[in-house]
Amino acid sequence: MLSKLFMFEKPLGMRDTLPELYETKTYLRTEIVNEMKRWGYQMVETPTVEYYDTIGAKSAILDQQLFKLMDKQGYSLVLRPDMTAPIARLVSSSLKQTAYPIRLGYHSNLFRAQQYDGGRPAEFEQVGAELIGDGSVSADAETIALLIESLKRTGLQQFKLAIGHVGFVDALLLEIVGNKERAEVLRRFLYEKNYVGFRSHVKGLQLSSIDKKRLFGLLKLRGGNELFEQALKLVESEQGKAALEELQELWTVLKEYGLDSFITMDLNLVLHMSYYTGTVFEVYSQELGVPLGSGGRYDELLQQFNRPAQAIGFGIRLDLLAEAVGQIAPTEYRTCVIFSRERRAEAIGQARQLREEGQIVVLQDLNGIANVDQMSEDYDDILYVIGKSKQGGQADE
Ligand SMILES: N[C@@H](Cc1c[nH]c[nH+]1)C(=O)O
Repeated sequence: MLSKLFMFEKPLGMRDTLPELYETKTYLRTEIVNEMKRWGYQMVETPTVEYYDTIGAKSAILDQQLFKLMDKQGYSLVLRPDMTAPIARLVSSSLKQTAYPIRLGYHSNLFRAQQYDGGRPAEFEQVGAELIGDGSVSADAETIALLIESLKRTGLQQFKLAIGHVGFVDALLLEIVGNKERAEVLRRFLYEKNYVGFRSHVKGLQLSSIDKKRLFGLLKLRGGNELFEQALKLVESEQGKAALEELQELWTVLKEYGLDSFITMDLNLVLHMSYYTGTVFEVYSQELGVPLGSGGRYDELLQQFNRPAQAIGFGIRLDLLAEAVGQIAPTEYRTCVIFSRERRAEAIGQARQLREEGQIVVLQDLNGIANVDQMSEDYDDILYVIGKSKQGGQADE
């Protein structure tokens, strides 16, 4: 049975948004969406609830993190944990006739169930963009440049984008450890950023000391474009070398955008999304220890919806961005018109006029408040429309 206390609690990971944070989020969202629109991205919405088989299973979010429910027909549904899979569905159905490349943007609440009360939200808003049907390095650069320019618009001061490549990590691990299962164990350490675990696991492997050195070398591949030379020495396979060439070209294009100062290379970067196939990236700000946005290339997801295409995109966590920038929404000037009943009509007219001029006006009956002084403290300006009506309907001060 639910206790009274429990009734006032929220489910694990669910949060209220109070007015100040609401305004900050609105401001940040608007800045990012406007920037995406200027780049020609068109905004879309998809349903909050999707079929488990269509979206839940393809979203690359662990099954235990999905909120599952059932519809009246008995079908399994999920609260969308990600927007990339719903957009892949949309592009393959309603937008089937639209030619590639397609540029879409969104801001949506996503749901990922939490196991423990670790302070992580189970519902959060993501603002993102997807560029579908273009496999070029220029598309990778456009996506990353759009992400950086969007964040610059929000006023976020100090941030960096770490860029890696799934193809490089996979190729290197596979050519050293020999099979996918063993590579997967190492990949997991990288995904968890557990470098101590990675090292001790490598030490225990039956490998030559040269190969162990190569694996330790992978951990050092973070920095500027001087890394490429070191990385080329580590990898032997064509796939690994091709990935590095792609990254090198990407670096050149981002330089052409004038954005290379925002970039670092992180060649052991592995993201949780299992659909990534190429370039991947994460955004870090000085203020937070966790990435506030991420994305990457997913060239094999669309074919699961029968409309194959190469694609790349990103998502920015609005809650984390708000935390990083602090409360930056400009505070609004608020007026309160306090009226007595006999002058109510006059007060309504006055409030309407001020609102038409763009002001924020609260209209308050004097009889409805217990403490006028306390109420007055919450406003920048108070207009009293009380007592006997004056000629011309001017408010008393
Ligand atoms: N859907 C990814 C972000 C992304 C968008 N496009 C590609 N990746 C996420 O939720 O982390």
